[in-house]
Amino acid sequence: MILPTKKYAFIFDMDGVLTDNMKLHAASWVELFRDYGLEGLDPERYLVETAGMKGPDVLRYFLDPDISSQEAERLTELKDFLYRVNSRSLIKPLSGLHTFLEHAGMAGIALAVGTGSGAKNTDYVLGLLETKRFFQAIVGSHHVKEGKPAPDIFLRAAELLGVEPADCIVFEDALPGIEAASRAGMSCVALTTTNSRDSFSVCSNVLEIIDDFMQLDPVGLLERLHESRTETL
Ligand SMILES: O=P(O)(O)OC[C@H]1O[C@@H](O)[C@H](O)[C@@H](O)[C@@H]1O
Repeated sequence: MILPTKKYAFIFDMDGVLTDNMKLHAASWVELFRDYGLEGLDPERYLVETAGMKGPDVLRYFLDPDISSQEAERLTELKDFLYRVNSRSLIKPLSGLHTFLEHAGMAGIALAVGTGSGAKNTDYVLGLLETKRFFQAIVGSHHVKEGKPAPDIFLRAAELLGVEPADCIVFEDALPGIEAASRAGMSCVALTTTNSRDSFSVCSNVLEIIDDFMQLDPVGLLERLHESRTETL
């Protein structure tokens, strides 16, 4: 393995990237909406249009743009509780994840999580996946004012790692997350857990599209980042 001499970072979105769990979030949102007499939240629309956004922003998007912050937080808590109860036995690492993280760490690449989840869900998922030890920074929606598609989560992660945004690669499954990376000046690896391969064709900052981490080489990915810069010169 040829080690990079400059400092680079990989920033991992959590839900839908470290684990294939976004459909479980979608099912919990559908149940929450139904409990409030609102039949018909389309889980596919949630996944395509709002995956990765803060819970209160999902409620503003589908339910009521003027919902109070207090009510939005309360409903998000209810949905997240339901999600945790229903998902505990189903949260598994994506294939090849641990090996990829180990190899990236050994190559000297700084590693962080940048998630739209709040503190409790972040702790829950990273704990079940046994991945906390790999990350030098973990940034969630509770650490920033604006969630995805704003760039704040990824910029904060880069700042904590001390790496320039242009030298960070974000791993994302959600379109609002890929937009957040683009607004942060970062390239992406897109995962096909939540959206189809085709839906990423419009995203100019996507370097690679992958189904899981099995075939991915961390140093090869940095080379791909360099190639993409040369292509755009
Ligand atoms: O940014 P990530 O890790 O994909 O976060 C996904 C988040 O997506 C949001 O839409 C959900 O409401 C959250 O509950 C979920 O955690």
